[in-house]
Amino acid sequence: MIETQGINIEGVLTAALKQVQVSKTASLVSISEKINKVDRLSFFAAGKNLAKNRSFWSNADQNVCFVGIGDSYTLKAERHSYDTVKAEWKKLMERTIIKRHDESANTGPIAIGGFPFDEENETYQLWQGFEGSQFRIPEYMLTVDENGYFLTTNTWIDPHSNVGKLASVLHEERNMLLNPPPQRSEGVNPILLKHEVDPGEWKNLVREVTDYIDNHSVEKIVLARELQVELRKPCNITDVLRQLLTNQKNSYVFAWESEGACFIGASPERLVQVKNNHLLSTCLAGTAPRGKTTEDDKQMGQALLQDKKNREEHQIVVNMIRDAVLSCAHNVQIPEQPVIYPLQNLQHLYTPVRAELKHGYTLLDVVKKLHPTPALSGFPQNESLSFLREHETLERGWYGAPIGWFNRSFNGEFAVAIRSGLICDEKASLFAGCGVVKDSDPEMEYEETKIKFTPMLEALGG
Ligand SMILES: C=C(O[C@H]1C=CC=C(C(=O)O)[C@@H]1O)C(=O)O
Ligand SMILES: [Mg+2]
Repeated sequence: MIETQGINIEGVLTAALKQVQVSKTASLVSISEKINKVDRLSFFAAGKNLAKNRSFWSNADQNVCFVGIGDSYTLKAERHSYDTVKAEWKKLMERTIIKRHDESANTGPIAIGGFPFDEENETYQLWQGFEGSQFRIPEYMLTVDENGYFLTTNTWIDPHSNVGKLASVLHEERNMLLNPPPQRSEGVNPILLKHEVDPGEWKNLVREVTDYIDNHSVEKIVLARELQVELRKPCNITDVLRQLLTNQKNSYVFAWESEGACFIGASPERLVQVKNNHLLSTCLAGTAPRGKTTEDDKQMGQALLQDKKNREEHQIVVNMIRDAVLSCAHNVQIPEQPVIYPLQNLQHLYTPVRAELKHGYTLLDVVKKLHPTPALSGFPQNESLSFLREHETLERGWYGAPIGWFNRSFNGEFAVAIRSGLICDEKASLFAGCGVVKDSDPEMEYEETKIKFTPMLEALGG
């Protein structure tokens, strides 16, 4: 018999086997337990020896963190993603056997993944492996939250499974992950090349948008651009995560590997969190750099709070999110005025939105209603999306789209995947966008996007 930290895996699997022999269908078995402290980045790094796809998620307060190794199941949807993912998840949960030996709300079968920015867009070369919407339940998932450290093991069992053999493999792999060699940074991996994709054309497009806004019933369009980077050596994702976690406070830090590529970033923007029907969303739009001195910084923040163009950019987001949240929640609370949300390299206008979800709605229904907010597409949504489909040459893929997690009862959280990049070996594509309104100046918007590349550039060692 194999005992791990008080849990008898073979015993759990034997009981599960009896169940699946009666039902005659394969089941996912999800076993979670409290474990001793383990360094989350060492766990992530050790996972590379076990599986090619790893996942990482930390919330902006850094008090909920998931590190996923491998995939025991991947939910994929090309069209009508939100409804499909929701329906598939419910079906999967019906045939999942859950054994929990812990008190955390953040363990058990948890799906980690993302939706594309625009599911109408085809996925070409750049985003191979990130087609449509994809959510994975990791084979092994480390949870770090206010209650401590937890390990969830997710495995399939069918009526013919050899429980003894399965338990011994799980035991060996868990041992490896829970006793990882200490991680040290591999050191600087210098950026050899930086290539901005068509900055001149991009500024012309900003001009085109301001003209378009003058002549059409569109108030705002968010334009994004790409910065291609080449490093001396293949990128070490653990090192990038370490940099982002250390330097980008107030940001969601995420990484999602697929087919040899990794989508990674540190986003300050919450799309929505749902915790037992309490809904929390965020309006984040309007940007200024940080000042060099405290005095400077304060002044720039004050100027941002009073700047007409940035307030307009922000207000458009507040109005849309208010309407979307009102349609599925009550007791909606939104402060009248935004406040400053400070980040390492820049500051934003920030308005939180709190509400109680109406009966029958889930986190995924809210994501469907909110995405893309005017902070990422523009306003009105359909008109701005049509403009982007026609004029933006960038393949956004998962950039600017919902990335996050949800559990068996659809509690969870999504961030908007900005300040991010797609890394493949020694090459990376970084993305940054900005809200263009009628008073936008192409040069200033260009500078704004330039600062928005900084978090990822710094993390890559530039
Ligand atoms: C689209 C991005 O930022 C959005 C979020 C916050 C502020 C924004 C702005 O001020 O333009 C953007 O709407 C990005 O960072 O790529
Ligand atoms: Mg802006």
